[in-house]
Amino acid sequence: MNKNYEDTCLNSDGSFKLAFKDLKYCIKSKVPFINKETKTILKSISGEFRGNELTAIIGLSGSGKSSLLDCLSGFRQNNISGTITYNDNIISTRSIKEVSSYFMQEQMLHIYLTVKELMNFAVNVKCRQKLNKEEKKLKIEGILQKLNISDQRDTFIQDLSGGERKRFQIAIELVDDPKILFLDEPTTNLDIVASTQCIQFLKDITKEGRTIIFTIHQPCASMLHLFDHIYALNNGNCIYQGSSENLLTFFEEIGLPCPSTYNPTDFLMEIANNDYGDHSHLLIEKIQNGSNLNYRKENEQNFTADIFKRPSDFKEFSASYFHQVYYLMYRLFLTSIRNKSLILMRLIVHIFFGFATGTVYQFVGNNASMIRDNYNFLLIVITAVLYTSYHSHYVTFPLEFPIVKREHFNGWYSSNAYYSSLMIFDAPIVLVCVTICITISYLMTDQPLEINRYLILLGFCLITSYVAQALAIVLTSLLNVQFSLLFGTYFLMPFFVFSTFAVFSRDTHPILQNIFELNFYNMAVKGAVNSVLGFNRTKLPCDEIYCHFTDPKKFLKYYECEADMMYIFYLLLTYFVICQTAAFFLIGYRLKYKHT
Ligand SMILES: Nc1ncnc2c1ncn2[C@@H]1O[C@H](COP(=O)(O)OP(=O)(O)OP(=O)(O)O)[C@@H](O)[C@H]1O
Repeated sequence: MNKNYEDTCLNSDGSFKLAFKDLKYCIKSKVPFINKETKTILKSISGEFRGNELTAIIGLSGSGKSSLLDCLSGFRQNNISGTITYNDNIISTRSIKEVSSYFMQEQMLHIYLTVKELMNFAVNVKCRQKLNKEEKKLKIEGILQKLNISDQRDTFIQDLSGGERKRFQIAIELVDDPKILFLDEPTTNLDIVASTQCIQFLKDITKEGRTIIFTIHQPCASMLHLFDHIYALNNGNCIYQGSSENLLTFFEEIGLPCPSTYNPTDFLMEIANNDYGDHSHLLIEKIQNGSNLNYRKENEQNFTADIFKRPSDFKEFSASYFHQVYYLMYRLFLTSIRNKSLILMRLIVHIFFGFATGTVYQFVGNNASMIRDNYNFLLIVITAVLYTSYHSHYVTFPLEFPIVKREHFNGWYSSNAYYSSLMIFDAPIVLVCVTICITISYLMTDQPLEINRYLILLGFCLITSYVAQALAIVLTSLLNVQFSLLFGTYFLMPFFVFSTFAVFSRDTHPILQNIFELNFYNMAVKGAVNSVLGFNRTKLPCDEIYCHFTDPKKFLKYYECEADMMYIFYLLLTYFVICQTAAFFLIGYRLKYKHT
């Protein structure tokens, strides 16, 4: 029998309590040497959230709401102290991560996909149940209908309205039925009606046995009745936790009664903002920084639910590595055909470059009087393929990072699968672009029509491109967008400085000469020059009275291009393997430990 959305929803089999005690979260300054201060964001707060409840974390901007969600969801793991318990037993945030999804504040999406395509991708990589095609379709339809966006199933994500986009973002986190859903500001940028609808929807899904914990700046009065529990923060301290109904009693007990016409949460925020004098300490003391549970809704419950029960065949990622790579590549394919500009630009740049160099260096390939121009041509070809490959990666990966970070954190796919899909998808693009460019310029510059020489040159250009591609990923995995854009070009400078293009190594200090020998760029240029002038090339015709370098061997010697081709090949191969391996591990490191 087919399972539909309702069938796949969770049963509220008892409740649970997720509590935290003395939770402290500090941040060390990111400005080294100048600012050594440590900032305490969450100041030993306690609290208790219950299963199947809609909990709103409220507070003024900068009060620590997102930080609390980050700590509870396991998104942040360092510089945190205190305990988190589940039904009074200590648990790790890693366990919470396995049963939860995190909707982040600035959630980016692949805007060139339709709602259905991204839902399909999410179901294929994320869903733990084994569903057939029909069941997947039903599941997607069910979720879209529930969120009232089924009419938009074929709309591109970039064309969704703000409210639809928010609902869609919630929809994709629901496909694997997370038992706990953390949402950071799901109502930002929505008007009151859309915000209330969104909260109403969240309330509805708690009834299916889900636990929703979300942050909101200042809820409007009409949505307060929907909250089962409110947790209020101010400047890293808890100033209230309990039901919205009990807020009024709370105010009376601290001697600050709320005017009857006021929204109680607005009043709470005004007190927190010291609009009536400095009373924050009163609130913190009364609520014991979150330990006082007296203002909770009175509901006697048995905390018996075990949401952490793992199936015996539990895996960190529900899809296999090959399936993850396959679906990621399919998504890359869809985004590339929709947004052709990047691939088209790469192709156009290579074709243009092929014709441009072919025109400028026309006929330099078989003329002794222009042998130095031929050297320059090969140098420029290697430099160009290195740059185009390098740039196309150090711009795209940092821009995509927030999406990949969120999806990886929510257990959609591993960093290995992501990296593999990126490389496998890009390899043929590099191959086609470089081949077109080299073929055009090779023919136009009158190089020897020998297939071996052509293939060796192409080989050196390709391996240079792949090394450059990995270098770009190494750089962008280490640095954030701004720094990688800033240092991207400078990062390659040392490779140019230690090359015979800048200075003959024989004119430098003997120690520096070793660096020339280990420089992949220098070696790639040597390899390219040898591919057309080496391998016992016969003397070149001279169309002037005197040509100094009619013998290519003499030229290679003078320009320090004599080289052991196997050494060059293995050196480039070593660079390729080291850079790709480093990029592979650094992407994993960045996805795990870095947030920007
Ligand atoms: N990486 C960081 N470095 C320095 N300070 C930080 C960092 N992350 C957060 N903070 C500070 O911690 C405090 C709490 O931030 P947080 O994002 O949790 O607040 P918030 O209540 O969610 O705010 P908003 O509602 O505006 O998103 C803020 O003062 C913020 O400047």
